[in-house]
Amino acid sequence: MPDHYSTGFGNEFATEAIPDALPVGQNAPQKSPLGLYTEQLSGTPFTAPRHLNRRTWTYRIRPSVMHKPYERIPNGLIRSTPFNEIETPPNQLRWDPIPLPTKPTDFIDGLVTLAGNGDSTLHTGAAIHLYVANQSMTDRFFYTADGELLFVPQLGCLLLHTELGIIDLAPGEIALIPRGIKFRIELLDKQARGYLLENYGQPFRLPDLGPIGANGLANTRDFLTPYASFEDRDRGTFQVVAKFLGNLWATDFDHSPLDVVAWHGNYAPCKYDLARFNCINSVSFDHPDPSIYTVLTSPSEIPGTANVDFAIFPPRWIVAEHTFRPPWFHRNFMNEFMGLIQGEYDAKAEGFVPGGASLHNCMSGHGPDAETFERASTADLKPVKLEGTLAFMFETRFACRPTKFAMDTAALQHEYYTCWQTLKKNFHPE
Ligand SMILES: O=C(O)Cc1cc(O)ccc1O
Ligand SMILES: [Fe+2]
Repeated sequence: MPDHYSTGFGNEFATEAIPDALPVGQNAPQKSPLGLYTEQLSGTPFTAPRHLNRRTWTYRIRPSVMHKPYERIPNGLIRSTPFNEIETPPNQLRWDPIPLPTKPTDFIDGLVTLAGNGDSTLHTGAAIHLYVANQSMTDRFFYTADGELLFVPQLGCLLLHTELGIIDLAPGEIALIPRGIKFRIELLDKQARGYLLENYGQPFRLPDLGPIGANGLANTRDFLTPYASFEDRDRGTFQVVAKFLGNLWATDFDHSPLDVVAWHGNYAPCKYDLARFNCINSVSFDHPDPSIYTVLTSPSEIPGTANVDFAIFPPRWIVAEHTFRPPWFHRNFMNEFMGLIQGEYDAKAEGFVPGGASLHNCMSGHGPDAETFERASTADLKPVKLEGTLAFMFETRFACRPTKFAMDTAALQHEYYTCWQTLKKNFHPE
């Protein structure tokens, strides 16, 4: 087991970076141990039912309230609800990876929003951002009050220094940072690129397993939450950038806000290695619905209609008999944003590349490209191991509305539709 993580998803964790920093038997002693300040961080209303209630008690060097007023700073290419800069077309959309920066760029500078839906102020929907960076954040910190962050790195290893501990994150892994938690990102490689979902809705949780039973898909014990780790830094200025109601605001602290020496609770960041996903597939015939690949779900108030699901298409055996094995042609109620972390995706022979993205909104026809259709219709159906591949999908109840940047960027593939135009008419009534 990694040496600075506790295991489990949404557990009641307790961790102290210095022995005896956590009060025993109560949350708010008259004087907290070691001269620390007590601060509660609530991720749900106080009155949320017990199984949904999320909060963490922090014991920190200074309380979060100690800062000068925030002032507006430019939003750069970050966009938020309402996503109405341009009209959303019903077309299938696909993008090449956005270029890596040439000028010094940290995680905040390199954030760009590709699409989004819902209303952050009503806690529905999500924003889909991409990040590119070549600089670490050292005296600069970020938080968003608008949603929970799901990191899907595609290039470069990161250290997420958060208020509640440090997460090391590599492509092939994901991390969740709950709404409001401050962090800075250190690059462990020269360049970094990835996908970032800002979930405005209910926090991600593990999906119910139904007839699958008590085990399978993403197993609870494989989620890792960091031990407490703090920075006692108060020389210089520490800029905190807040995302609030879609806008960026900044202020200077005279100390690092990552000063939590001990904490206990169930509102905390975590990571998960997607290679641990116990993938389930057809061992008889037909291609199952992609819901079997759900890693995490943010439910809505309508049963079975996710605010957003996070699904992956990992390496797996494909053995279905007398079956067209790649994804079928389809039109859906739900809206599908896809990204590629590694390798090739089995529905697309070319054009969908690591770091790229595609968007197929409500009722827009899509599926295997002509080359894939041809190949899979005539393939010898022996067992095949799909290897070296990792695609993912954000599947969401509301149409994803691209930003103006997404429609203007040179990364948009205007010719995407042509991948289906050479499908032949094979109909032979006799
Ligand atoms: O469109 C896609 O490629 C995603 C997808 C994958 C799959 O296996 C079945 C349905 C589906 O929408
Ligand atoms: Fe699809």
